[in-house]
Amino acid sequence: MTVMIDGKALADEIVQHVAHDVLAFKLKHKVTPALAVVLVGEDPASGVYVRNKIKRTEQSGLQSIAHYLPENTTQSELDELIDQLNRDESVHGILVQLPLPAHLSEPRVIEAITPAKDVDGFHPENVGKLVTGQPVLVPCTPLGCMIMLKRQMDDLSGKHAVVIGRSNIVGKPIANLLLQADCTVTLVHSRTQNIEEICRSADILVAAVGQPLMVKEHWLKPGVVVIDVGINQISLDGKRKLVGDVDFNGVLSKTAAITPVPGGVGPMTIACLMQNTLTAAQHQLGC
Ligand SMILES: Nc1nc(=O)c2c([nH]1)NC[C@@H]1CN(c3ccc(C(=O)N[C@@H](CCC(=O)O)C(=O)O)cc3)C=[N+]21
Repeated sequence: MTVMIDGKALADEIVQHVAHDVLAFKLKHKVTPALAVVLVGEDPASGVYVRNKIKRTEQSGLQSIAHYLPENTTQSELDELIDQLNRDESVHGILVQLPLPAHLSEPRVIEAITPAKDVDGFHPENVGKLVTGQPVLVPCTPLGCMIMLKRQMDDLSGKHAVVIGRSNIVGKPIANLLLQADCTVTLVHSRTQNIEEICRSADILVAAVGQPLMVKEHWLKPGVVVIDVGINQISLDGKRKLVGDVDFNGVLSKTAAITPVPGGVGPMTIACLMQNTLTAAQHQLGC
């Protein structure tokens, strides 16, 4: 029998903890930690994400400030807003929703956010801290994955962790966190040869590619723990359905534990964003 790792329940728990700490923070500083979210244009996939985020912000007792900008926003207009949020002492965290429209530069935006308010942990300074083992603001999805793994496994030390996908926002930071937890880490991607064979030697498999149902039963070693980061919309029998990068129903005979989609990594990402906002506020007020 495989264990279903309940990301929703764990996220509820984390948000409760954050809410408790936010209350203490407010009493001490007479300040409410605030998260500014910047959305440029209309990304259909961001709807659910933004709604969940607002709900969780309220549950945490944090203040949420949304900036909705039109699709045709220029780079200098966006730079101007970020600069203003950087200087605004009442704003503790800044998140610019990715992906941005093609005419805007993501690296430039990521570097424009002051590292102390970078709740995504995407700024090169925060990436450097993560890689050298002095993490402060850790990317939310990777952080959520590690919390789920540590809940599930007594000891990660020496385990072979295979990460599929090499993005800056998921694959690379997760690989670094697994390394810090003393795993032996292999990062595989679209150009990797013998990808299935490498995956079959994994004790921990993290799938973060954005390929619906890519990981099949014969890719897995019996007893593997699977973290499915993929959130893919597919249409099944004329209906829209959300699936991960792993063929969930097909692999259950092999897994010791697995995260479902939805209800796995997604809710944990948002819970970690709340934690990061509080962490950022604590650092800014020197505690
Ligand atoms: N700067 C930036 N930081 C991000 O962290 C970021 C981003 N941009 N752009 C978009 C992606 C996507 N993302 C999700 C987080 C939670 C759910 C989530 O809560 N999903 C639920 C609900 C799914 C549903 O019901 O549709 C679940 O998986 O159970 C989904 C997607 C964060 N992202």
